[in-house]
Amino acid sequence: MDNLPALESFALQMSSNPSSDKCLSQDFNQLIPTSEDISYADSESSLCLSWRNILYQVDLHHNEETILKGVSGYAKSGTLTVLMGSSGAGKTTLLDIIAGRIRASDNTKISGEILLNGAAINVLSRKHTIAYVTQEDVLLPYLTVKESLSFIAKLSMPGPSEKITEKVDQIIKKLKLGQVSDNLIGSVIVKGISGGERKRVSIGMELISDPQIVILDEPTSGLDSFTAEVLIDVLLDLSRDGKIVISTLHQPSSSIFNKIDKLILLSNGCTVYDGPSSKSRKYFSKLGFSCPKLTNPADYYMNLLHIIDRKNMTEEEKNILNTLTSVYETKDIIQNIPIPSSNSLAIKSPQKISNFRKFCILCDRGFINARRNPGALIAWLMLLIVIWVLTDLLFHDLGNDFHSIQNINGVLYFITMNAIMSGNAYSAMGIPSERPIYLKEYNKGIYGTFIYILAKLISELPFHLLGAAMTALMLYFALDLNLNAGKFFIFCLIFFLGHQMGGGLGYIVGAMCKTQEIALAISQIFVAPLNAYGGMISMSRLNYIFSWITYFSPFYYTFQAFTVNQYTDMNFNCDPNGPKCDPLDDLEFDFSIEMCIMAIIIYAILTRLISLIVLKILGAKQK
Ligand SMILES: Nc1ncnc2c1ncn2[C@@H]1O[C@H](COP(=O)(O)OP(=O)(O)OP(=O)(O)O)[C@@H](O)[C@H]1O
Repeated sequence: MDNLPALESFALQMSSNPSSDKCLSQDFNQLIPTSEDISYADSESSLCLSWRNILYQVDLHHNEETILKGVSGYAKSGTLTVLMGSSGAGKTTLLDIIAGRIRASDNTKISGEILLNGAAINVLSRKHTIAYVTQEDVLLPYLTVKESLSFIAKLSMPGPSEKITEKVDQIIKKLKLGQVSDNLIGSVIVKGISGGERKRVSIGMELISDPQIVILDEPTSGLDSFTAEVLIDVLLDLSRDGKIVISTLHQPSSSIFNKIDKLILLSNGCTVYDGPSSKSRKYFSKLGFSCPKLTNPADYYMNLLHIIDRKNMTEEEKNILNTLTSVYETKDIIQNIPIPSSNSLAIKSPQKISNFRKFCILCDRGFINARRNPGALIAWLMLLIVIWVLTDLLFHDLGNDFHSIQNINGVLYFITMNAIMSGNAYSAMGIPSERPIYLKEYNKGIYGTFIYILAKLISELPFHLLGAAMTALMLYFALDLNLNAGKFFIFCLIFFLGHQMGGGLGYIVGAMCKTQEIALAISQIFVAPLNAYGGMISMSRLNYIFSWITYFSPFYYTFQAFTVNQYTDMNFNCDPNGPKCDPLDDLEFDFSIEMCIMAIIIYAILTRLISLIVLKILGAKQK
């Protein structure tokens, strides 16, 4: 690096180890910009969020690593504060701690203070005061921009619908989303709004609750420089409205860099600069790190602070870090943290909305999202066609002699598998795609797990009912099964309930998995033994050990219900010269149709309750 000779005089004075747990300091504090260097939009009503001596340590396989080494700083309202630093410097960790998203655990230690206008704010208050826009956009793909904002507004704001519409319109206008307000958010399957617009919707979702502090983790990542600049303008507008806006940025263009009010630079868990971005060039130049005239200062700082391997730093990296951390005086920054009048400070608690209203809103939102999901609809229709062709070709006209019994059993088991597996796959894939949204809204206290699961179940019910009725209708008549209105109705009911049983298992697996791919793979592993013990195949080896699995198998109850429904009051000519035979005798099933249906309903409810517990534990872990 070009700056190495300039470092030599500093390097001689350095005796400390840069990877130690404290940010170093020596007597160079005349170089450090103070809070007076920054002018604020409205000093009377301003807010100041500060963090003091934040230390974050993680225990990695009995090796304690210090990620943040006692960093301090502040951000004021009316000012866009940007956090920059090399990859792994601790930017996201610092923002997470400020927002109360990370807490101390068995293998992590956190110490330090988070203050708002000089008064400590606890984790709970921070959650209600601070809006956090994560790097990944957590949005439902099949809602429009306006619907996404309206639903979150309805879930978080009590009051008449006019007030809610007014608020949503205001946010759409502020975020310049008017042109796309009726466009879908989109997904990999359906084309939606652009990345920059999606990020603005994510910001809008957070603004609904009117937070005083907005924190953003790399909001411009993946955006081109023009779109990134539009987003930065939005953040500047928000700060000028009197909000504290803190954002990490990876590689801002020079025109974005020039718009930043306050710059905080982190390196290896230490603050190396905290002051106006406009004065950073001069500051670094005084230390011997002159940013060439035509170079973007952001690029220059990123290169300067880059550390390839924190554990094996090169001599050059150590020297640069030593120099910067030695000069930077944390205690001066702490002393200079402004404490504005606390008149404008009001820590809001979430507004109360009845659980019934939340349930109705979630049902409505879930219904719209499910209705517009073309992937699920196409998959379901294709499955229907394949099953119909297969059953009509292979099993049509089953007859009523000895051989027909085997065929009917086979086809009933095939239908059982279809009902359960389709329900299982649908739910196992549906939950992971919504999991981030559930976790985000649950952690904000917008609704509880029970309401979420119940609303999900109810909003999907019409599609399951319709799908089950169509499949059952097609299968029943393609196969010429027991032609009796009552039996047909029970057949449809069993098919629907079997689908719900599979769905219940899918809920559990989906709740445990982060991605749809993992959920689908795990659900197959989960379902395979249950399928083997479904009652169709008689197990001989090791049956004495594993026979209990039968009672946990949804296939067992559904298949039994189908066969009892089909064969009751039906006789077969097993032996043309002998007496009529009852196929149920061979199957050795001992449940009546009512008992089977009851067992299926209990199973479907219990599995959903288990998934509810899993989601609750997951939510509690992240609180
Ligand atoms: N709980 C944890 N366990 C182990 N390591 C952790 C933990 N939390 C953070 N780290 C490590 O701390 C370092 C800082 O992480 P952080 O995500 O804050 O970096 P960053 O500055 O935001 O980087 P980037 O710009 O690449 O996102 C990383 O090396 C990360 O692996």
